[in-house]
Amino acid sequence: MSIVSLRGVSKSFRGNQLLSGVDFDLEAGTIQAIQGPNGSGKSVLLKILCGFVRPDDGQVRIDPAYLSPRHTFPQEFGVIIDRPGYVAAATGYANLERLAEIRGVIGRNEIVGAMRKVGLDPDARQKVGNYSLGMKQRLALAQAFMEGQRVLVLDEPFNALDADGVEEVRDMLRIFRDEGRTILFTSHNQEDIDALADAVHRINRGTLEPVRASTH
Ligand SMILES: Nc1ncnc2c1ncn2[C@@H]1O[C@H](COP(=O)(O)OP(=O)(O)OP(=O)(O)O)[C@@H](O)[C@H]1O
Repeated sequence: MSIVSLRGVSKSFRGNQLLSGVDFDLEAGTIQAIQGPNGSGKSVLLKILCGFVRPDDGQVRIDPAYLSPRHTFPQEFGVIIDRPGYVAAATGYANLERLAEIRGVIGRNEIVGAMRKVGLDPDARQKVGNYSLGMKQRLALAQAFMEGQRVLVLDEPFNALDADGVEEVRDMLRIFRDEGRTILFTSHNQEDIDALADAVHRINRGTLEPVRASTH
């Protein structure tokens, strides 16, 4: 059974048809990529997949094993879609600590470990308001995986990273995949997609087309 299955999903905003009859299966243990031009609906598709936005038509089925006990939230998904609202006047560590308190499943060790993995110093006194774009991106990534969820849903995870940062994040995501986690990401960058994705899908005028099937 796939983790998420979409069947015939359609969505429009103010009469503008964004997605039309989209079928998609997120298979466990793979890295899957969604590509498409600006404004084609990649972020909206990710939000529908996570159950955050309702489609106008069609079905979204998330394997209950990945949902919270009351089935209201995909608690096994670490999600970055749109940049989270960080507190500019607080440090990176303080921001992650505040977010970790929401679920209360991890403590200092996990936060420190996640920050170190993305190349941020958990003890740095620098405030997030003074972070570069690349540092904010790293912080968002640390947030996405600090709780050890089995699925990562990442909208443009390579944006604003320099070449070394891109390499580090690619390596990190491969390690997660090899640990058995599942990753779905969007990207404008063909190189990131070619380097990483087991399967590639493209949004083309509202429909989702397979570009490359899963080989993993
Ligand atoms: N809640 C909303 N209300 C109205 N319009 C919306 C809403 N969410 C998304 N849209 C519109 O849907 C279109 C697709 O947006 P989306 O962010 O999914 O595109 P994208 O493919 O991720 O683009 P990009 O590559 O630029 O991030 C945009 O024109 C956006 O303005």
